[in-house]
Amino acid sequence: MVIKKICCIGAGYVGGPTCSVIALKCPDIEVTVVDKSSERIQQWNSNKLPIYEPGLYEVVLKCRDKNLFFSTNINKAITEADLIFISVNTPTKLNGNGKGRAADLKYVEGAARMIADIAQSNKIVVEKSTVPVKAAESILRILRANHKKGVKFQILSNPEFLSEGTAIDNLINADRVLIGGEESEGGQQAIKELSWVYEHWIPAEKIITTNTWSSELSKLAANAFLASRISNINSLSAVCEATGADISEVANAVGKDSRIGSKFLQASIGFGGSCFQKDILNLVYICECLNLPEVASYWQQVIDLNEYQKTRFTKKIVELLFNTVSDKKLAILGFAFKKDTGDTRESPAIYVAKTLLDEGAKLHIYDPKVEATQILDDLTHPSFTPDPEGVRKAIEIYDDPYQATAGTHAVVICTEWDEFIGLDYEEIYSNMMKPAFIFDGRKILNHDKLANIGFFVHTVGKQTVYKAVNGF
Ligand SMILES: NC(=O)C1=CN([C@@H]2O[C@H](COP(=O)(O)OP(=O)(O)OC[C@H]3O[C@@H](n4cnc5c(N)ncnc54)[C@H](O)[C@@H]3O)[C@@H](O)[C@H]2O)C=CC1
Ligand SMILES: O=C(O)[C@H]1O[C@H](OP(=O)(O)OP(=O)(O)OC[C@H]2O[C@@H](n3ccc(=O)[nH]c3=O)[C@H](O)[C@@H]2O)[C@H](O)[C@@H](O)[C@@H]1O
Repeated sequence: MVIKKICCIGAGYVGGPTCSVIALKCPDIEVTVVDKSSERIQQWNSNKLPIYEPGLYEVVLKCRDKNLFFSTNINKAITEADLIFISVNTPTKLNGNGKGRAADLKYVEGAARMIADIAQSNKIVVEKSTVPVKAAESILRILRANHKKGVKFQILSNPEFLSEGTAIDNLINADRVLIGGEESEGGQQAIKELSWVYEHWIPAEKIITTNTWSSELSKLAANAFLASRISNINSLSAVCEATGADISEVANAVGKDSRIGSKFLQASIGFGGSCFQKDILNLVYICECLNLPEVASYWQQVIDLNEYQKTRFTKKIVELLFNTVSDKKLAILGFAFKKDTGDTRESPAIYVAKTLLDEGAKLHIYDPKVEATQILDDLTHPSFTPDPEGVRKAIEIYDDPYQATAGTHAVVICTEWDEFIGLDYEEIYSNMMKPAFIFDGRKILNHDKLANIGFFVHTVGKQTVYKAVNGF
C-alpha cells in the first residue's frame, strides 16, 4: 500500500505540529487532523492557532486547505485514511488502580474503539501518544476484537520527541525517528510504509526501527534520562548555594566532558511541562508492577528532587522577604513552563504562585504568551484552591512587565523568556518598594549589574548577591 491519506486523532501540541510538518514535507499525502473538541478545530482553522509555537503558523498557512485539514468529521477521516496516528492525551490517572502514577489510557482506548468501529478497509494504526510498554498489545486486542470482516490492522509505535517551543525545528531536523513494529511480515511492511513517509525529509540513517516494546520503552527512557539530568544539576545547585560554588560554572566545567555533554544542565526552579513528571511516574509504576522496586525508587528520586527544588526556591523567597509575604505585592514574570510556548501544564510558576498565595501575598503576573484566562483557570482550579474568589482578589494579570512590577516588593522570574533579559531594570527598580528583591529562578539575568542598581538578588545555585547601597 502507498500511503495517500493520513488521519491524526488529537489536534494538540503533538498532533497539530507533527501533521503540519508531514503535510509540508509530503505534498503527495493528504493529512487530516481530527479532534473531538470543535473549539480546538475551529482555532486550527482560524488565524489564531490554539497553541503558540515558533514557525508553526507559517507552516499551517502554507498547507492548510491544500493537503492539510483540521476537522471534527472523525468518521470521514478514519474511513478514508491509510494510516492513522493516535495522538491523544495520556495523562496521569486521577482515580483507581495506579492513581497518581499510571498513565490513563482511556483516550487511547477511546480512539482505538472509534477506529475499530469506523474502519472498513485495512489500516496502519500508529501510537504517537506516549504510552506504557505493551500498550500496543491492548490497542491491537481492541481492534482485532471489534473489527469488521476482512479489515486488517497493523500497530506501530512511533513516539514523538519534539520539545515545545522548538517543535517545528525538532520535527524538520529530527535527531532520529523511532518506529517499532511487529516482527511479522505485515509488521515489517507497515514499518516500511511509515518510514517512506518520513523519508520525504529525514535521512534514512536517522530512522531507527525496533520491536514495538523497545520503541515504547525508549520514549519513557528518553524523558527519564532528560529529566534526571535536570534533577542532577538541581541537586548540586543546593550545594552551590550553601558553599559559594556557582552552578553555572560547575555545569560548564562538567558539561565540557564530551561523555557528559553540555545540554540539559541548566539549573532551574524545577522542570515543568505536561510530560516529564507523568512519564517518569508511569515508568515508576511499570517498574512496581514488574516487581522491580529498586528500579522504581531510583527513578522516583528524579521526581522527589524536582519537588524539593520547587519548594526550596519558594521557601527562600519568603525567608529573604523577612519571613513574611503577607499582603506584600510580588511580580511573577513568566507563567509558561518554559520560554517560547504558551503552555502552562505543570509549570513551576503555578507551584510558586500557590505557595506565595497561601502565604498571603498579592501577585502581579505577566507572561508574554500565556492568555490571562489560562492563568486565571490554573489558579482558580479546584485542585489549586478551595477559595477561587479569594485567589481572584489576590492576583492581577498584566500585559506589560513594567506595570506588573511597579509598586511590588519583589520580582520573581519563573520562565526564561528572552524579553526579560533586555528589560530596563533601573526603571523597574525605581518604581518598586525598597528594599527591592529579584528572585531569578532561571539564572538569566546579570546579577552583578542588578546588585549595582541596588537590588537584593537571589538566584538558583549561587549565593545571594547584595551590594551595600547608600550605606545600607
Ligand atoms: N506536548 C508535548 O510536547 C509532547 C507530548 N507527547 C505525548 O503526545 C500525546 C499528546 O500530547 P499533547 O498533544 O500535548 O496533548 P493535548 O492534550 O494537547 O492534545 C490531545 C488532544 O486529543 C484530543 N482527543 C482525546 N481523545 C480524543 C478522541 N477520542 N477523539 C478525538 N480527539 C481526542 C483532545 O481533545 C486533545 O485536543 C501524549 O501522550 C503526550 O505524552 C509526546 C512528545 C511531546
Ligand atoms: O515527551 C515530551 O513531552 C517531551 O518532553 C520534553 O520536552 P518539553 O517538556 O516540551 O520541554 P523541555 O525543553 O524538555 O523542558 C521541560 C522542562 O525542563 C526545564 N529544563 C529544561 C532543560 C534544562 O537544562 N533545565 C530545565 O530546568 C524546562 O524549563 C521545562 O520546565 C523533552 O525534551 C522532549 O524530547 C519530549 O518529547
